[in-house]
Amino acid sequence: MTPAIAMTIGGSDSSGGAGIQADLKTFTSMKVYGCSAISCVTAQNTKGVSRVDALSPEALSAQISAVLTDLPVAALKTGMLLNVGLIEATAAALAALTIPKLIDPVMVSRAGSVLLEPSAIAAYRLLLPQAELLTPNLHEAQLLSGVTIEAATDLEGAVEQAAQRLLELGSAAVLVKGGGRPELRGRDYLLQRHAPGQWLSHAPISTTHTHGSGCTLGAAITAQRALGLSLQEAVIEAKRYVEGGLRSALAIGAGHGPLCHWHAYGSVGQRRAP
Ligand SMILES: Nc1ncnc2c1ncn2[C@@H]1O[C@H](COP(=O)(O)OP(=O)(O)O)[C@@H](O)[C@H]1O
Ligand SMILES: Cc1ncc(COP(=O)(O)OP(=O)(O)O)c(N)n1
Repeated sequence: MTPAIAMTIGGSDSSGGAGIQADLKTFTSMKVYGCSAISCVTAQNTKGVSRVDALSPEALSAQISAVLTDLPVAALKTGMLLNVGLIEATAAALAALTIPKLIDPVMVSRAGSVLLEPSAIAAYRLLLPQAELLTPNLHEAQLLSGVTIEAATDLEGAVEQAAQRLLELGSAAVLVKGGGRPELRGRDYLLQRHAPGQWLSHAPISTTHTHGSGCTLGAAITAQRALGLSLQEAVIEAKRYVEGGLRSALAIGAGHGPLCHWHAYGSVGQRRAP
């Protein structure tokens, strides 16, 4: 059996709900073989992040190289990259690779923990031209685009304007995630080059247990791209997976628990011939 293979490059979350752990759980539940390269290790639980230790850029590059020189990775995603050196190492290691790449520009967790050094925001511009899909949340979209979203009176209009600006930074498509605001929960805006933008929506889910929802969405899109779905099909399928995970979210820990990665899920994703 030769499974589809997906890779994640990002940080470890000791509580298991976000980061590399969430990505690998998502890949597995979609029957995609998962491999990883770790940028940093967080001491984290459902209440927040208490410590972050970065690996060296050389250690990250070596992991990426070890995987890519051996395994036929069909799609990959990046998550928490923490600092300029790790972003630069990732951009260099992936530059010649033509598979679908999803860039999740992780900056701050919903609980308010800082996951990217402020001086590193500009460095993302190096990585964005390589992206098939950029997946910022509202806060990240505002910081990367310069468009005011969080204080906007016309929230949807601001999101659409920010997505347009973000495309100009070089990614082929942008998905702005709406989970950070009650009015937009479950609603994400997809804008692809040369196509009209579209709001993709499911009902908002009343839960505080949303830890890892952004990572899980990105990993599910990556898995579905590895299985051969088109980008739009992959986003729709990934949203279906996250919706189910949030409906069965796990009330564990004293803070924001994780969504459930093993909820009953029937994937439409079939491996397609390359
Ligand atoms: N309470 C909720 N109800 C429905 N969907 C949600 C809810 N919270 C988050 N989502 C969805 O989860 C995904 C991740 O979004 P978001 O939480 O904004 O990302 P991040 O975790 O990167 O901040 C998006 O598809 C968003 O619409
Ligand atoms: C190690 C690590 N990577 C990414 C995140 C952010 O996860 P996300 O899915 O955006 O969910 P919240 O943390 O906002 O709930 C993280 N926390 N840790």
